[in-house]
Amino acid sequence: MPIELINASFTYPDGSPAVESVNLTINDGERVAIVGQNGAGKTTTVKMMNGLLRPSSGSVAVDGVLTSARTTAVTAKTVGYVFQNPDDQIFGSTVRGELEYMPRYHKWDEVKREARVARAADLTGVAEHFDVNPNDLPFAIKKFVAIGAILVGECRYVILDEPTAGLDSRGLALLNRMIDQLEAEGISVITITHDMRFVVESFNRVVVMAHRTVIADATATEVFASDGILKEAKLKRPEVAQLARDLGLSHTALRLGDVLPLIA
Ligand SMILES: Nc1ncnc2c1ncn2[C@@H]1O[C@H](COP(=O)(O)OP(=O)(O)OP(=O)(O)O)[C@@H](O)[C@H]1O
Repeated sequence: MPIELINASFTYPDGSPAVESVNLTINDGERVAIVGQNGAGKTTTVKMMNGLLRPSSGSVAVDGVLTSARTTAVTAKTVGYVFQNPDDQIFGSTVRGELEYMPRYHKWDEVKREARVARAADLTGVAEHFDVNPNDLPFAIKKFVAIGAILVGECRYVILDEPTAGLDSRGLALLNRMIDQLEAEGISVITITHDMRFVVESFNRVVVMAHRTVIADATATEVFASDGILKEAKLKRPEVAQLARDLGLSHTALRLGDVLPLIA
């Protein structure tokens, strides 16, 4: 069952409209990147998906149930949201404590708790830091702790807000391995990102937001082939894709792997 936004709009209490008439369906097991300039409405849109915000008008449904009819805690069991800044999310005094927070809150038995914590730690590579205070860890590892704390739960959709910010190539490889693993388990991954290289390397479906709404929902190839979409959303092609165009090699190549055969 999908997440379905129908004409979903959101206005903050101070009267600022943040999202206007978004229509979007995310299906089970999909990988979706949401891109667009600062202030385009991406974070507000995903917060509506997991019930942190409820639409001011229109509707948001998860598995056919309106988020407005559920508490945030219930919607968040199905749709997990990892904050952009781990410091906004993490409050445990050890990594283990952070990962065990949700199982203890839901009073899971020890066997289930241990199994879910071990799985989340394995996916995010944080087991070796179990006894460390998250605040003493480098930012990149803290990000994985924040992801792990959400993956402990049994959500079927995971939203990652700017996951590549602050990651080195090792962190990026770990992130991609984790996303592949989640996909293999049938869990949807929805990512907000400004990192166009990450988009083309790791996502096929791309939702483009500009001026508070969705202006395109297409494959990465279609989005990055369209000067109109890129201009309206003020987005840049990944360097490799732009170079392939400039050299007259291809209008659709996005990754190094697409371009190399053309010059071999
Ligand atoms: N708490 C808030 N109160 C009032 N206005 C807000 C609040 N949060 C966001 N906004 C406004 O809503 C609009 C959309 O913001 P949102 O954070 O959803 O965009 P975004 O695309 O996620 O941007 P970014 O890439 O910077 O995270 C912006 O104009 C922003 O200033």
